[in-house]
Amino acid sequence: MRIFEYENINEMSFETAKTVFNFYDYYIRKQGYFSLVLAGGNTPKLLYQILASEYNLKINWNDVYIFFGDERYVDKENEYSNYKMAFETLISKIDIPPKNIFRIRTEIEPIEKCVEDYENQILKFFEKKDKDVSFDLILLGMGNDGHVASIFPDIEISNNKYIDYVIPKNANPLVPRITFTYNTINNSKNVVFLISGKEKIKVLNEVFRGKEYPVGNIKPRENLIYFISK
Ligand SMILES: O=C1O[C@H](COP(=O)(O)O)[C@@H](O)[C@H](O)[C@H]1O
Repeated sequence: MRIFEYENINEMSFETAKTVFNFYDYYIRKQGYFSLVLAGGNTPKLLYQILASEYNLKINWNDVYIFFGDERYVDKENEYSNYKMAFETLISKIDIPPKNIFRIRTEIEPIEKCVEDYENQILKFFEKKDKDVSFDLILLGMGNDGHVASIFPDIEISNNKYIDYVIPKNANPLVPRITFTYNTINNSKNVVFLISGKEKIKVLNEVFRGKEYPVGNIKPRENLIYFISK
């Protein structure tokens, strides 16, 4: 585990962008493509803008496959949609083929079918690559309650599946969510956390002292990196 601390979200986002680029570069040389899972919420917005500007021309987006670690079960045009945020800050600004974007199709009802659809998209992607489901890099945020992706404290999540849905008791926005399971996250090669703000740092310190929160259960196969800012 590696922890990097910064004075502000600006510095943190620039340094995280460098790390994302380094992972991209490593996997392109190694296997010719890079599977990247995006976090939702507010914290990664600046990182995505930096990737879409400073790194736009350094990255061959044809070789990048973008997934989402979780989604709020709302329309893709809804202000709370993680896809909408990623589209506005990153996807709409880069030259990436639509087939490289693996969106959680929240228009599919009921939510169980939406989960199934996303799981199938993921299975097919890795089947075509003749690989087990193991993402190269998962970006994750953390809520003030220690939730990661949409795995919340005190809410059961399946460990036999790749994707599950939850009906949170407390969340903002309080809507059903589709999420990667621990299984999927911990089978990935690398996880990079982006954590910003006093309240979250307090939670993280509690985790490091042994208190149970979802964030504490994240243990990918290769690298676990925390980028933290005040
Ligand atoms: O609801 C969510 O929250 C977390 C943290 O978001 P932030 O706004 O505090 O950065 C986020 O990682 C997750 O993707 C999102 O759905």
